[in-house]
Amino acid sequence: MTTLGTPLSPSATRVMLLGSGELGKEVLIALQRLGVETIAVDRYENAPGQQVAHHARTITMSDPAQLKALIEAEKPALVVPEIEAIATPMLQELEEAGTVRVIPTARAARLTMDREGIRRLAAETLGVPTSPYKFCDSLAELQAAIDGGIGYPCIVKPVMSSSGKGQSKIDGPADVQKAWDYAMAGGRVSHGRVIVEGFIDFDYEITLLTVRAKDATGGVQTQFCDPIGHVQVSGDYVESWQPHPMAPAALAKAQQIAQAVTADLGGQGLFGVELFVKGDEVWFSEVSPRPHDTGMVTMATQWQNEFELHARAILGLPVDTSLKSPGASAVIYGGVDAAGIAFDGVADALRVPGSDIRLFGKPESFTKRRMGVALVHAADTDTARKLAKEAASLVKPRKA
Ligand SMILES: Nc1ncnc2c1ncn2[C@@H]1O[C@H](COP(=O)(O)OP(=O)(O)OP(=O)(O)O)[C@@H](O)[C@H]1O
Ligand SMILES: NCC(=O)N[C@@H]1O[C@H](COP(=O)([O-])[O-])[C@@H](O)[C@H]1O
Ligand SMILES: [Mg+2]
Repeated sequence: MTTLGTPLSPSATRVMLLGSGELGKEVLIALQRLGVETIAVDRYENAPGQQVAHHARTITMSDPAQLKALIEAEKPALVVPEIEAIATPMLQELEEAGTVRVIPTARAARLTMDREGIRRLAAETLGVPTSPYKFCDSLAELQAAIDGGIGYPCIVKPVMSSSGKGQSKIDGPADVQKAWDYAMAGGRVSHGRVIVEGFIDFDYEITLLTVRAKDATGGVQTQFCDPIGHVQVSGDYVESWQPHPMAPAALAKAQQIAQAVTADLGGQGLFGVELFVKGDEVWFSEVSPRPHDTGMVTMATQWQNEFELHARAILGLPVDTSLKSPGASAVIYGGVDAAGIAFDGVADALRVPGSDIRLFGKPESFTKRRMGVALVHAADTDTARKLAKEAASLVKPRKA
Protein backbone atom coordinates (compact mmCIF):
# COMPACT_ATOMS: atom_id res chain seq x y z
CA MET A 1 0.00 0.00 0.00
CA THR A 2 1.89 3.07 -1.14
CA THR A 3 -1.01 5.26 -2.22
CA LEU A 4 -2.47 7.30 0.61
CA GLY A 5 -5.84 9.05 0.53
CA THR A 6 -7.52 12.02 2.16
CA PRO A 7 -9.12 11.40 5.55
CA LEU A 8 -12.91 11.73 5.82
CA SER A 9 -13.30 11.41 2.04
CA PRO A 10 -14.02 8.41 -0.19
CA SER A 11 -10.29 8.09 -0.96
CA ALA A 12 -9.34 7.77 2.74
CA THR A 13 -6.82 5.19 3.92
CA ARG A 14 -8.56 3.92 7.06
CA VAL A 15 -6.60 2.24 9.88
CA MET A 16 -8.14 0.77 13.05
CA LEU A 17 -6.15 0.46 16.29
CA LEU A 18 -7.34 -2.31 18.62
CA GLY A 19 -6.19 -0.86 21.92
CA SER A 20 -5.66 2.87 22.26
CA GLY A 21 -3.47 3.39 25.31
CA GLU A 22 -0.28 5.46 25.42
CA LEU A 23 1.41 3.40 22.71
CA GLY A 24 -1.56 3.43 20.36
CA LYS A 25 -1.99 7.17 20.86
CA GLU A 26 1.46 7.82 19.41
CA VAL A 27 0.87 5.41 16.51
CA LEU A 28 -2.38 7.24 15.77
CA ILE A 29 -0.60 10.60 15.77
CA ALA A 30 2.09 9.22 13.44
CA LEU A 31 -0.60 7.88 11.07
CA GLN A 32 -2.47 11.18 11.10
CA ARG A 33 0.70 12.98 10.07
CA LEU A 34 0.53 10.90 6.89
CA GLY A 35 -3.11 11.81 6.34
CA VAL A 36 -4.48 8.44 7.41
CA GLU A 37 -8.06 8.27 8.75
CA THR A 38 -7.93 6.65 12.17
CA ILE A 39 -10.36 4.61 14.26
CA ALA A 40 -9.33 4.14 17.91
CA VAL A 41 -10.89 1.19 19.70
CA ASP A 42 -10.55 0.37 23.38
CA ARG A 43 -12.36 -1.31 26.25
CA TYR A 44 -13.22 1.96 27.97
CA GLU A 45 -14.31 5.45 26.92
CA ASN A 46 -11.83 8.29 26.39
CA ALA A 47 -8.77 6.04 26.20
CA PRO A 48 -5.67 8.10 25.30
CA GLY A 49 -5.73 7.26 21.59
CA GLN A 50 -9.48 7.82 21.33
CA GLN A 51 -8.83 11.44 22.28
CA VAL A 52 -6.75 12.07 19.14
CA ALA A 53 -8.32 9.77 16.53
CA HIS A 54 -10.94 10.68 13.92
CA HIS A 55 -13.29 8.05 15.35
CA ALA A 56 -13.55 6.43 18.78
CA ARG A 57 -15.26 3.10 19.42
CA THR A 58 -15.61 1.27 22.73
CA ILE A 59 -16.19 -2.49 22.71
CA THR A 60 -15.10 -5.63 24.53
CA MET A 61 -12.23 -6.51 22.18
CA SER A 62 -11.96 -10.03 23.57
CA ASP A 63 -15.55 -10.74 22.43
CA PRO A 64 -15.35 -12.21 18.90
CA ALA A 65 -18.88 -11.19 17.92
CA GLN A 66 -18.36 -7.55 18.92
CA LEU A 67 -15.00 -7.44 17.17
CA LYS A 68 -16.36 -8.93 13.93
CA ALA A 69 -19.34 -6.58 13.88
CA LEU A 70 -17.12 -3.54 14.34
CA ILE A 71 -14.58 -4.51 11.67
CA GLU A 72 -17.34 -5.34 9.19
CA ALA A 73 -19.05 -2.02 9.88
CA GLU A 74 -15.93 0.14 9.67
CA LYS A 75 -14.11 -1.74 6.87
CA PRO A 76 -10.60 -0.46 7.69
CA ALA A 77 -7.79 -1.26 5.25
CA LEU A 78 -5.60 -2.28 8.19
CA VAL A 79 -6.31 -3.52 11.72
CA VAL A 80 -3.48 -2.81 14.16
CA PRO A 81 -3.54 -4.72 17.46
CA GLU A 82 -2.14 -2.63 20.34
CA ILE A 83 -2.76 -4.93 23.32
CA GLU A 84 -2.89 -8.69 23.86
CA ALA A 85 -6.47 -9.08 25.09
CA ILE A 86 -8.19 -9.30 21.70
CA ALA A 87 -10.24 -12.10 20.13
CA THR A 88 -7.34 -12.97 17.83
CA PRO A 89 -8.86 -16.21 16.41
CA MET A 90 -11.61 -13.97 15.01
CA LEU A 91 -8.95 -11.70 13.48
CA GLN A 92 -7.50 -14.78 11.84
CA GLU A 93 -10.91 -15.74 10.43
CA LEU A 94 -11.47 -12.28 9.03
CA GLU A 95 -7.98 -12.17 7.54
CA GLU A 96 -8.43 -15.58 5.92
CA ALA A 97 -11.77 -14.46 4.48
CA GLY A 98 -9.99 -11.46 2.93
CA THR A 99 -12.09 -9.01 4.97
CA VAL A 100 -9.10 -7.21 6.43
CA ARG A 101 -5.30 -7.15 6.77
CA VAL A 102 -4.04 -7.54 10.33
CA ILE A 103 -0.69 -6.07 11.47
CA PRO A 104 1.77 -7.66 11.30
CA THR A 105 -0.33 -10.80 10.63
CA ALA A 106 -3.34 -12.29 12.44
CA ARG A 107 -1.24 -15.36 13.26
CA ALA A 108 1.42 -13.18 14.93
CA ALA A 109 -1.25 -11.42 16.99
CA ARG A 110 -2.70 -14.78 18.05
CA LEU A 111 0.66 -16.36 18.92
CA THR A 112 1.81 -13.39 21.00
CA MET A 113 -1.45 -12.72 22.84
CA ASP A 114 -0.74 -15.83 24.85
CA ARG A 115 2.65 -16.63 26.35
CA GLU A 116 2.23 -20.28 25.36
CA GLY A 117 1.97 -19.63 21.62
CA ILE A 118 5.08 -17.50 21.32
CA ARG A 119 7.18 -19.46 23.84
CA ARG A 120 6.53 -22.80 22.14
CA LEU A 121 7.22 -21.26 18.73
CA ALA A 122 10.52 -19.72 19.83
CA ALA A 123 11.87 -22.54 21.99
CA GLU A 124 10.38 -25.66 20.40
CA THR A 125 9.97 -24.76 16.72
CA LEU A 126 12.75 -22.21 16.16
CA GLY A 127 15.18 -23.60 18.76
CA VAL A 128 15.93 -20.17 20.22
CA PRO A 129 17.41 -20.17 23.77
CA THR A 130 14.83 -19.29 26.48
CA SER A 131 14.49 -19.83 30.23
CA PRO A 132 13.30 -23.33 31.17
CA TYR A 133 9.48 -23.27 31.43
CA LYS A 134 6.28 -25.25 32.06
CA PHE A 135 2.59 -24.39 31.64
CA CYS A 136 0.31 -25.24 34.57
CA ASP A 137 -3.45 -25.25 35.13
CA SER A 138 -3.52 -25.68 38.91
CA LEU A 139 -1.57 -25.01 42.06
CA ALA A 140 -0.69 -28.72 42.22
CA GLU A 141 0.71 -28.64 38.68
CA LEU A 142 2.71 -25.53 39.50
CA GLN A 143 4.28 -27.18 42.54
CA ALA A 144 5.01 -30.31 40.50
CA ALA A 145 6.69 -28.26 37.73
CA ILE A 146 8.92 -26.51 40.26
CA ASP A 147 9.80 -29.75 42.04
CA GLY A 148 10.24 -31.55 38.72
CA GLY A 149 13.08 -29.33 37.46
CA ILE A 150 12.23 -25.63 37.21
CA GLY A 151 13.44 -25.15 40.80
CA TYR A 152 13.83 -21.96 42.84
CA PRO A 153 13.94 -19.06 42.22
CA CYS A 154 11.35 -18.99 39.44
CA ILE A 155 8.81 -16.61 37.96
CA VAL A 156 5.07 -17.21 37.59
CA LYS A 157 2.94 -15.27 35.09
CA PRO A 158 -0.63 -15.64 33.81
CA VAL A 159 -0.46 -16.83 30.19
CA MET A 160 -2.40 -13.77 29.15
CA SER A 161 -1.10 -10.65 30.84
CA SER A 162 1.26 -7.77 30.29
CA SER A 163 3.08 -4.99 32.16
CA GLY A 164 3.82 -7.48 34.94
CA LYS A 165 0.16 -7.97 35.88
CA GLY A 166 -0.21 -11.13 37.98
CA GLN A 167 3.55 -11.81 37.81
CA SER A 168 5.65 -12.77 40.83
CA LYS A 169 8.99 -14.29 41.74
CA ILE A 170 9.01 -17.42 43.87
CA ASP A 171 12.08 -17.76 46.10
CA GLY A 172 11.02 -20.86 48.00
CA PRO A 173 8.11 -23.24 48.81
CA ALA A 174 6.44 -20.68 51.08
CA ASP A 175 5.77 -18.34 48.09
CA VAL A 176 4.05 -20.82 45.74
CA GLN A 177 0.43 -20.46 46.92
CA LYS A 178 0.70 -16.66 46.99
CA ALA A 179 2.14 -16.55 43.46
CA TRP A 180 -0.65 -18.79 42.15
CA ASP A 181 -3.38 -16.68 43.78
CA TYR A 182 -1.81 -13.46 42.48
CA ALA A 183 -1.60 -14.86 38.94
CA MET A 184 -5.26 -15.90 39.07
CA ALA A 185 -6.29 -12.38 40.11
CA GLY A 186 -3.96 -10.49 37.76
CA GLY A 187 -4.40 -11.68 34.15
CA ARG A 188 -5.97 -9.35 31.58
CA VAL A 189 -8.50 -12.01 30.64
CA SER A 190 -9.57 -14.58 33.23
CA HIS A 191 -7.76 -17.75 32.37
CA GLY A 192 -6.69 -20.46 34.81
CA ARG A 193 -3.31 -21.08 33.20
CA VAL A 194 0.18 -19.85 34.08
CA ILE A 195 3.73 -20.19 32.82
CA VAL A 196 6.43 -20.90 35.37
CA GLU A 197 9.91 -19.95 34.19
CA GLY A 198 13.31 -20.68 35.66
CA PHE A 199 14.91 -17.43 36.83
CA ILE A 200 17.62 -16.11 34.48
CA ASP A 201 20.32 -14.30 36.43
CA PHE A 202 21.09 -11.89 33.58
CA ASP A 203 23.65 -9.05 33.58
CA TYR A 204 21.17 -6.81 31.78
CA GLU A 205 18.06 -6.99 29.62
CA ILE A 206 17.26 -5.18 26.40
CA THR A 207 14.47 -4.53 23.97
CA LEU A 208 15.68 -4.85 20.40
CA LEU A 209 13.25 -2.91 18.24
CA THR A 210 13.13 -4.76 14.93
CA VAL A 211 11.35 -3.40 11.86
CA ARG A 212 10.11 -5.39 8.89
CA ALA A 213 9.52 -2.84 6.13
CA LYS A 214 9.31 -2.86 2.33
CA ASP A 215 12.50 -2.02 0.45
CA ALA A 216 12.75 -0.36 -2.97
CA THR A 217 12.24 -3.68 -4.78
CA GLY A 218 9.02 -4.44 -2.88
CA GLY A 219 10.61 -7.14 -0.72
CA VAL A 220 10.50 -7.03 3.08
CA GLN A 221 13.76 -6.07 4.76
CA THR A 222 14.62 -6.37 8.48
CA GLN A 223 16.26 -3.43 10.24
CA PHE A 224 17.29 -3.03 13.86
CA CYS A 225 17.29 -0.04 16.17
CA ASP A 226 20.10 0.37 18.70
CA PRO A 227 19.50 -1.79 21.80
CA ILE A 228 17.34 -0.28 24.54
CA GLY A 229 18.36 -1.08 28.13
CA HIS A 230 15.68 -1.06 30.81
CA VAL A 231 14.89 -1.66 34.45
CA GLN A 232 11.73 -3.49 35.48
CA VAL A 233 10.13 -3.51 38.92
CA SER A 234 7.55 -6.25 39.61
CA GLY A 235 7.50 -7.03 35.88
CA ASP A 236 6.71 -3.46 34.84
CA TYR A 237 9.14 -1.11 33.14
CA VAL A 238 10.22 1.93 35.19
CA GLU A 239 13.09 3.35 33.11
CA SER A 240 14.73 2.73 29.75
CA TRP A 241 17.65 4.17 27.82
CA GLN A 242 19.20 3.95 24.36
CA PRO A 243 21.76 2.93 23.22
CA HIS A 244 22.66 0.15 25.64
CA PRO A 245 26.28 -0.93 24.90
CA MET A 246 26.69 -4.61 24.01
CA ALA A 247 29.65 -6.85 23.28
CA PRO A 248 29.73 -7.51 19.49
CA ALA A 249 29.12 -11.26 19.97
CA ALA A 250 26.08 -10.65 22.20
CA LEU A 251 24.67 -8.05 19.79
CA ALA A 252 25.10 -10.43 16.86
CA LYS A 253 23.24 -13.20 18.76
CA ALA A 254 20.51 -10.78 19.80
CA GLN A 255 20.00 -9.71 16.18
CA GLN A 256 19.99 -13.33 14.97
CA ILE A 257 17.29 -14.25 17.49
CA ALA A 258 15.22 -11.17 16.65
CA GLN A 259 15.59 -11.91 12.94
CA ALA A 260 14.50 -15.54 13.36
CA VAL A 261 11.48 -14.80 15.53
CA THR A 262 10.20 -11.81 13.54
CA ALA A 263 10.74 -13.57 10.20
CA ASP A 264 8.56 -16.44 11.39
CA LEU A 265 5.85 -14.06 12.61
CA GLY A 266 6.05 -12.27 9.26
CA GLY A 267 4.12 -9.31 7.88
CA GLN A 268 5.22 -5.70 8.11
CA GLY A 269 5.66 -3.53 11.18
CA LEU A 270 7.82 -2.92 14.22
CA PHE A 271 8.43 -5.58 16.88
CA GLY A 272 9.83 -5.23 20.42
CA VAL A 273 12.06 -8.25 20.99
CA GLU A 274 12.83 -8.71 24.70
CA LEU A 275 16.13 -10.41 25.47
CA PHE A 276 18.18 -11.28 28.57
CA VAL A 277 22.00 -11.05 28.32
CA LYS A 278 24.77 -12.50 30.46
CA GLY A 279 28.27 -12.14 29.02
CA ASP A 280 27.95 -13.37 25.44
CA GLU A 281 24.88 -15.49 26.23
CA VAL A 282 21.47 -14.26 25.04
CA TRP A 283 18.01 -15.60 25.92
CA PHE A 284 14.76 -14.73 24.18
CA SER A 285 12.06 -13.65 26.65
CA GLU A 286 9.07 -12.48 24.58
CA VAL A 287 8.11 -10.23 21.67
CA SER A 288 5.48 -7.58 21.07
CA PRO A 289 4.43 -7.45 17.39
CA ARG A 290 3.99 -3.68 17.86
CA PRO A 291 5.67 -0.75 19.62
CA HIS A 292 6.98 -1.51 23.08
CA ASP A 293 6.62 0.48 26.30
CA THR A 294 10.40 0.60 26.87
CA GLY A 295 10.67 1.98 23.32
CA MET A 296 8.95 5.23 24.31
CA VAL A 297 12.53 6.44 24.82
CA THR A 298 12.85 6.62 21.02
CA MET A 299 10.67 9.75 21.13
CA ALA A 300 13.86 11.40 22.48
CA THR A 301 16.56 9.35 20.78
CA GLN A 302 15.70 8.48 17.15
CA TRP A 303 15.02 10.48 14.01
CA GLN A 304 11.99 8.26 13.53
CA ASN A 305 10.57 7.02 16.83
CA GLU A 306 9.14 3.51 17.19
CA PHE A 307 5.60 4.75 16.51
CA GLU A 308 6.60 6.46 13.28
CA LEU A 309 8.56 3.36 12.27
CA HIS A 310 5.48 1.19 12.87
CA ALA A 311 3.20 3.59 10.96
CA ARG A 312 5.58 3.76 8.00
CA ALA A 313 6.29 0.03 7.90
CA ILE A 314 2.63 -1.00 7.96
CA LEU A 315 1.82 1.44 5.15
CA GLY A 316 4.62 0.00 3.00
CA LEU A 317 6.82 3.09 3.35
CA PRO A 318 10.61 3.15 3.90
CA VAL A 319 12.06 3.53 7.41
CA ASP A 320 15.19 4.94 9.03
CA THR A 321 16.15 3.33 12.36
CA SER A 322 19.14 5.53 13.11
CA LEU A 323 19.88 7.11 16.47
CA LYS A 324 19.73 10.90 16.89
CA SER A 325 21.04 11.19 20.46
CA PRO A 326 21.55 9.09 23.56
CA GLY A 327 18.56 9.41 25.88
CA ALA A 328 16.38 7.90 28.57
CA SER A 329 12.77 7.58 29.71
CA ALA A 330 11.30 7.32 33.22
CA VAL A 331 7.72 6.38 34.07
CA ILE A 332 5.29 8.70 35.85
CA TYR A 333 2.90 6.55 37.90
CA GLY A 334 -0.50 7.72 39.08
CA GLY A 335 0.37 7.47 42.77
CA VAL A 336 -3.34 7.87 43.66
CA ASP A 337 -6.57 6.02 42.94
CA ALA A 338 -8.90 8.65 41.48
CA ALA A 339 -10.59 9.81 38.28
CA GLY A 340 -9.72 13.04 36.52
CA ILE A 341 -6.50 13.74 38.44
CA ALA A 342 -4.30 16.86 38.27
CA PHE A 343 -0.55 17.05 37.63
CA ASP A 344 1.55 19.62 39.50
CA GLY A 345 5.20 20.35 38.74
CA VAL A 346 5.09 20.02 34.95
CA ALA A 347 7.02 23.28 34.49
CA ASP A 348 9.70 22.10 36.96
CA ALA A 349 10.04 18.84 35.04
CA LEU A 350 10.40 20.68 31.75
CA ARG A 351 13.15 22.86 33.21
CA VAL A 352 15.37 19.76 33.49
CA PRO A 353 17.88 20.10 30.62
CA GLY A 354 16.98 18.11 27.51
CA SER A 355 13.64 16.97 28.95
CA ASP A 356 10.18 16.47 27.54
CA ILE A 357 7.13 14.77 28.99
CA ARG A 358 4.04 12.94 27.80
CA LEU A 359 0.90 12.90 29.95
CA PHE A 360 -1.28 10.19 28.44
CA GLY A 361 -4.66 11.62 29.51
CA LYS A 362 -5.99 8.36 31.02
CA PRO A 363 -9.35 9.25 32.54
CA GLU A 364 -8.70 7.29 35.72
CA SER A 365 -5.54 6.95 37.81
CA PHE A 366 -4.46 4.00 39.93
CA THR A 367 -1.48 4.06 42.27
CA LYS A 368 0.54 1.84 39.92
CA ARG A 369 -1.04 2.87 36.61
CA ARG A 370 1.38 4.44 34.12
CA MET A 371 0.00 7.94 33.53
CA GLY A 372 2.93 9.60 31.81
CA VAL A 373 6.58 9.40 30.93
CA ALA A 374 9.57 11.73 31.13
CA LEU A 375 11.96 11.75 28.16
CA VAL A 376 15.48 13.17 28.10
CA HIS A 377 18.20 13.45 25.49
CA ALA A 378 21.74 14.03 26.75
CA ALA A 379 25.38 13.49 25.78
CA ASP A 380 25.39 10.01 27.35
CA THR A 381 22.86 7.57 28.78
CA ASP A 382 24.07 7.83 32.39
CA THR A 383 23.33 11.55 32.38
CA ALA A 384 20.06 10.99 30.53
CA ARG A 385 18.89 8.37 33.06
CA LYS A 386 19.62 10.63 35.99
CA LEU A 387 17.82 13.57 34.39
CA ALA A 388 14.83 11.50 33.22
CA LYS A 389 14.28 10.15 36.74
CA GLU A 390 14.57 13.67 38.09
CA ALA A 391 12.05 15.04 35.57
CA ALA A 392 9.60 12.20 36.28
CA SER A 393 9.86 12.74 40.03
CA LEU A 394 9.07 16.45 39.65
CA VAL A 395 5.64 15.69 38.15
CA LYS A 396 3.24 15.29 41.08
CA PRO A 397 -0.09 13.63 40.28
CA ARG A 398 -2.84 14.32 42.83
CA LYS A 399 -6.59 14.13 43.27
CA ALA A 400 -8.13 17.16 41.55
N1 LIG B 1 12.58 -16.00 33.49
C1 LIG B 1 12.92 -14.80 33.96
N2 LIG B 1 14.10 -14.63 34.62
C2 LIG B 1 14.44 -13.42 35.12
N3 LIG B 1 13.68 -12.32 35.03
C3 LIG B 1 12.50 -12.43 34.39
C4 LIG B 1 12.06 -13.67 33.82
N4 LIG B 1 10.86 -13.46 33.25
C5 LIG B 1 10.56 -12.16 33.45
N5 LIG B 1 11.53 -11.53 34.12
C6 LIG B 1 11.57 -10.10 34.51
O1 LIG B 1 10.23 -9.59 34.51
C7 LIG B 1 10.05 -8.64 33.46
C8 LIG B 1 8.68 -8.74 32.87
O2 LIG B 1 8.49 -10.02 32.31
P1 LIG B 1 7.61 -10.19 30.98
O3 LIG B 1 8.17 -9.32 29.94
O4 LIG B 1 7.48 -11.62 30.69
O5 LIG B 1 6.23 -9.61 31.54
P2 LIG B 1 5.09 -8.83 30.82
O6 LIG B 1 3.96 -8.80 31.78
O7 LIG B 1 4.87 -9.40 29.49
O8 LIG B 1 5.66 -7.39 30.68
P3 LIG B 1 5.49 -6.37 29.43
O9 LIG B 1 4.12 -6.45 28.94
O10 LIG B 1 5.78 -5.05 30.11
O11 LIG B 1 6.55 -6.72 28.46
C9 LIG B 1 11.18 -8.94 32.48
O12 LIG B 1 11.46 -7.81 31.68
C10 LIG B 1 12.31 -9.30 33.44
O13 LIG B 1 12.84 -8.15 34.07
N1 LIG C 1 3.49 -3.51 28.35
C1 LIG C 1 2.40 -3.27 27.49
C2 LIG C 1 1.99 -1.79 27.52
O1 LIG C 1 2.68 -0.97 28.09
N2 LIG C 1 0.87 -1.46 26.89
C3 LIG C 1 0.34 -0.13 26.88
O2 LIG C 1 -0.42 0.10 28.05
C4 LIG C 1 -1.78 0.33 27.70
C5 LIG C 1 -2.72 -0.18 28.75
O3 LIG C 1 -2.54 0.61 29.88
P1 LIG C 1 -3.55 0.50 31.14
O4 LIG C 1 -3.37 -0.88 31.71
O5 LIG C 1 -3.09 1.60 32.06
O6 LIG C 1 -4.95 0.71 30.60
C6 LIG C 1 -1.96 -0.32 26.36
O7 LIG C 1 -3.08 0.17 25.66
C7 LIG C 1 -0.64 0.01 25.71
O8 LIG C 1 -0.62 1.32 25.21
MG1 LIG D 1 7.90 -8.02 28.70
